[in-house]
Amino acid sequence: MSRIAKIYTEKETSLDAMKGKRIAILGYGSQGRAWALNLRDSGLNVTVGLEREGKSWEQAKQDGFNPKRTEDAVKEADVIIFLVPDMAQRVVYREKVQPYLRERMDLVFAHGFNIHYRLIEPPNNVDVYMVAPKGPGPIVREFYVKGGGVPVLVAVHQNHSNKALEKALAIAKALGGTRAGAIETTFKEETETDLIGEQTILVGGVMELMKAAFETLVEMGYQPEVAYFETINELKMIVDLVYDKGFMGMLRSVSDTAKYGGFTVGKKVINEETRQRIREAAERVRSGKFAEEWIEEYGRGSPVLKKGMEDMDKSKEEEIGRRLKEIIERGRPKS
Ligand SMILES: NC(=O)c1ccc[n+]([C@@H]2O[C@H](COP(=O)([O-])OP(=O)(O)OC[C@H]3O[C@@H](n4cnc5c(N)ncnc54)[C@H](O)[C@@H]3O)[C@@H](O)[C@H]2O)c1
Ligand SMILES: CC(C)(O)[C@@H](O)C(=O)O
Ligand SMILES: [Mg+2]
Ligand SMILES: [Mg+2]
Repeated sequence: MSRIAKIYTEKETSLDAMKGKRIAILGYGSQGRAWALNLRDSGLNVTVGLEREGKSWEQAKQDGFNPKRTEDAVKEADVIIFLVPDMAQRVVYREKVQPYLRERMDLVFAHGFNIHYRLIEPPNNVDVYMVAPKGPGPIVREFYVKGGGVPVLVAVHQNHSNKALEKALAIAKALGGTRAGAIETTFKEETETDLIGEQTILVGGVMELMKAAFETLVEMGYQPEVAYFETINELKMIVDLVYDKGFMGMLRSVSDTAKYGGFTVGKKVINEETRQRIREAAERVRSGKFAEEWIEEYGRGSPVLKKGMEDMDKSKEEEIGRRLKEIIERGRPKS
């Protein structure tokens, strides 16, 4: 039997371990902006560190921060939070963090990639820990502003101070994470499950399933607008029902016809072969092969990633989605 995970909530956690600490957030993108705003709103002392002036710099200024060059933010900080892209973290660490590392500094990650795959190997006189939100950056901010929070995973890799977990939980609390819950894990478990999840379901699996259903319906001569509402737009409503009320809640909200069709046909579409593909994807992550491939792709200027973005931007799904945007927006609840 698997052991029961330790989950920390609001009342078991405190901001004390972060009080008086100077926190440098490196990067002001999806997570960086959410973390900087949430931590500041929670009363912590935050500086934003960026490589150069540009879009992120302007956004940070607009949000009331006074961004600094990465090395200047690092020099003045006690706690360094890595919120630049995973592939950029190694160079930022080597060139802008390592030269200024002092004993008792903290290195904090939102995903374990660089530590788990040993792209960054910090000296053992600093703390290394992680607070990994289980949701996209803009949602981390939106939930916090509305009084909620996205659940987070916390993990400690190096505990020089003996207080690393307390500090991770203080950051988790400031981020809003403990309003839901902070689950204790390891860098290995977070890194592997996060990669497996985003590849096989959250990003890869869901996107391909929607595309496959949409494109098949269109190929069969159905109107693309009807296909879009059926296979892409309504998915949010079904997933929201699962989110709010579990699978049973969702099933109770759909017709018996949908339940019967779903139980019998779903297993034919997502079958043993699909499960085997999930296992293979998980093995590629566990063996480090995916990391190797991604590092190599990044080294070549990310051609596959760039082409994926270009193709999707030009796709029929996006064309129809843009055309229906007005209707979808009009129908959205207003509060
Ligand atoms: N995106 C998410 O919702 C999400 C969720 C959980 C964890 N994470 C983790 O959070 C971390 C940050 O991811 P993100 O998606 O927020 O990043 P992002 O791509 O949104 O980061 C963009 C920021 O990094 C800066 N940046 C871009 N390239 C850079 C470079 N080469 N050198 C220095 N700075 C650079 C940009 O100026 C910008 O401020 C990653 O470890 C990621 O795995 C992300
Ligand atoms: C938001 C996700 C997919 O959960 C995150 O893991 C990421 O890498 O962006
Ligand atoms: Mg991820
Ligand atoms: Mg994730």
